[in-house]
Amino acid sequence: MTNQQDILSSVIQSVKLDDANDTLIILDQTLLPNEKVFLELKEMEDVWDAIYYLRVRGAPAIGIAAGYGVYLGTKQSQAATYDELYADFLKVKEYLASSRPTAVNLFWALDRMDARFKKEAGKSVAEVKAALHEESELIRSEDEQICKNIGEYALSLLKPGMGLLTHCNAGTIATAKYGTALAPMYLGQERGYDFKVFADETRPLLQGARLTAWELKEAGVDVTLICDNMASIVMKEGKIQAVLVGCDRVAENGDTANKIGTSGVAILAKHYGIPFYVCAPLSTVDLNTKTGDDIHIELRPSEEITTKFYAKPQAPEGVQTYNPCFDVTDHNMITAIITENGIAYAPFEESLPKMFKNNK
Ligand SMILES: CSC[C@@H](O)[C@@H](O)C(=O)COP(=O)(O)O
Repeated sequence: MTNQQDILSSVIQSVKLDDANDTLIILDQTLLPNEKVFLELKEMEDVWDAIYYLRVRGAPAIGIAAGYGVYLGTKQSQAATYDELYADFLKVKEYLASSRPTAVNLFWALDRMDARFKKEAGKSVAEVKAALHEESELIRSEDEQICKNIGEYALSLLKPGMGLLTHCNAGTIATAKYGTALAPMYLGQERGYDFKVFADETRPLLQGARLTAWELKEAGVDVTLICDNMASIVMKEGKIQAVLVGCDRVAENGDTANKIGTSGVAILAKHYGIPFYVCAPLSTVDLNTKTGDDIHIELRPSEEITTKFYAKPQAPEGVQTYNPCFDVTDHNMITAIITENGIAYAPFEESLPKMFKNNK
């Protein structure tokens, strides 16, 4: 326990509201690590674009952006009564819900804003707008403590000096702060755990290379970037003692959707006898989705595979592509699901609902 300090105290906030100007400020994650550009979003269309084009990404950050987006969109309504405002609110909600299908945090945040709207029944238009503002801010601020709790629970499963593998980016910029899968790495760094982190580059959009390697390196964490197809060799060579990943939706039986390639990593981990941990805020656990078969997997444009991030195309023009953005890791591959309220083990259909019961 050396170096007790908040290494993220000066971290960039990737999604925040500029209260004075009612503007959503997001760090454009598509430009990292080369440029740190902040975008100022005022219109709900800008928020939709930012989510769809992955300028803001990662399940919790998408939820936070959606909460702010629904507030900003509704605020512009000229409605004179509560009912008229609700009609406008529902249009904004439906519109933002169409931006990305897999991360359940998007829908969770929109439903939470809806519940708050209904709680304000009978109030004036101005009061309801103020309540939406407050709720969107709560979604962001609560996420910080949620991620820290996940980090503490995850850290309790790890030992100093371990080699850790992660896929995609479940880090501080994918959340309000700390991240989910990266939270124990930051807390471990503060406490002298000396983890050796291996980051899969995460094709096709390189969230591991551009974002995870970048943010861990900035924080001084020992991080080594590998190509996705190198995960097997680093496991075989004994460099990895645990795999930690984030998630976009966890079904009731524990099946977990996360960035494409995650299920392959889980299968490899099982083969080599390495624990595979999913770090999941309860906003990502969807008990209404029974199994992974019920999860809608987003398909994305082919240029993400063929041309994006390359100076020249790296595939023949017009070649057919298949670009599923996420895959589902079977619950049998998962050692534990780490939430802010505790660690869930199989059978997940029994342990996951109990995590919600711990909610105050
Ligand atoms: C804490 S973020 C968890 C997940 O959202 C993350 O691992 C992931 O798959 C993100 O995918 P992306 O397409 O970049 O939004």
